[in-house]
Amino acid sequence: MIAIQTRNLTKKFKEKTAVDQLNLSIEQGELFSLLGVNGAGKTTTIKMLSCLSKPTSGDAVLLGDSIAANPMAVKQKINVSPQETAVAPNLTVKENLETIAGLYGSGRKEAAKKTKEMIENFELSEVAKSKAKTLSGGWQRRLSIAMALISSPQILFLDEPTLGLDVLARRGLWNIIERLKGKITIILTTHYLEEAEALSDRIAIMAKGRLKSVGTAKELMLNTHTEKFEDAFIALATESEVS
Ligand SMILES: Nc1ncnc2c1ncn2[C@@H]1O[C@H](COP(=O)(O)OP(=O)(O)OP(=O)(O)O)[C@@H](O)[C@H]1O
Repeated sequence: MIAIQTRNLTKKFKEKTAVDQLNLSIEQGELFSLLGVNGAGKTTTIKMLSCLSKPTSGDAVLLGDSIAANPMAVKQKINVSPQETAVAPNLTVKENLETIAGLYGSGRKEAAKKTKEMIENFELSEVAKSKAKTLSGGWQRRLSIAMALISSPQILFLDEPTLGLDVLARRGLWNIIERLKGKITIILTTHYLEEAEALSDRIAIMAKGRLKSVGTAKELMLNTHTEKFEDAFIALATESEVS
């Protein structure tokens, strides 16, 4: 079943076209990565798909609901772990989770139960009582993903989940993301090519707001006659014409 179908999805900021007639089809349960150099249009795409920004034209249908016609229905099925961390600095890890569960409609008991589950699943117990502002970047990002999942979304957007993390924290998050694979649909953006290659079912490469190519890492290498994914990325992300 299709989780996300975009139809000529376009976003313009005055004369600047940030996303240009994007047509993408993403299967339910897929881990789908959006790659591209700075300014390619990845974050703008995620913002439109998560109903934080309205398309200038075109549409996207997420699990049967249109972002243009029915953004409220879409919002109930999705969640985002954004680039800028979403945690409240003065609340503890536990309080952050309970607050978000409450915001999504859980009563006290239910929020406490969901928080306990998240703390276990995300191995957050050693920091559960620490204020978020005292956590390292890796722990904060882990908390941010747990917060995004506490509403049990069917689609999760992860915008640069491992940006600035050291190699151990990054591998820790990879394990967490790998455990989610197949259970929910995940759209991931990253500048770390090895991350996209290791985690993704399929990868889309964008350049100047346009979709350049979609496929598995292997397919993208085959299509560009390259042996390293980085070379395939460079070939596709820097091509001037749409392929
Ligand atoms: N609010 C805005 N107003 C004007 N231009 C914008 C706005 N948001 C994004 N843009 C422009 O749209 C283009 C796409 O930006 P976007 O942030 O989507 O790219 P990106 O692929 O996510 O880049 P990065 O890898 O740097 O995060 C860029 O040229 C950017 O300057």
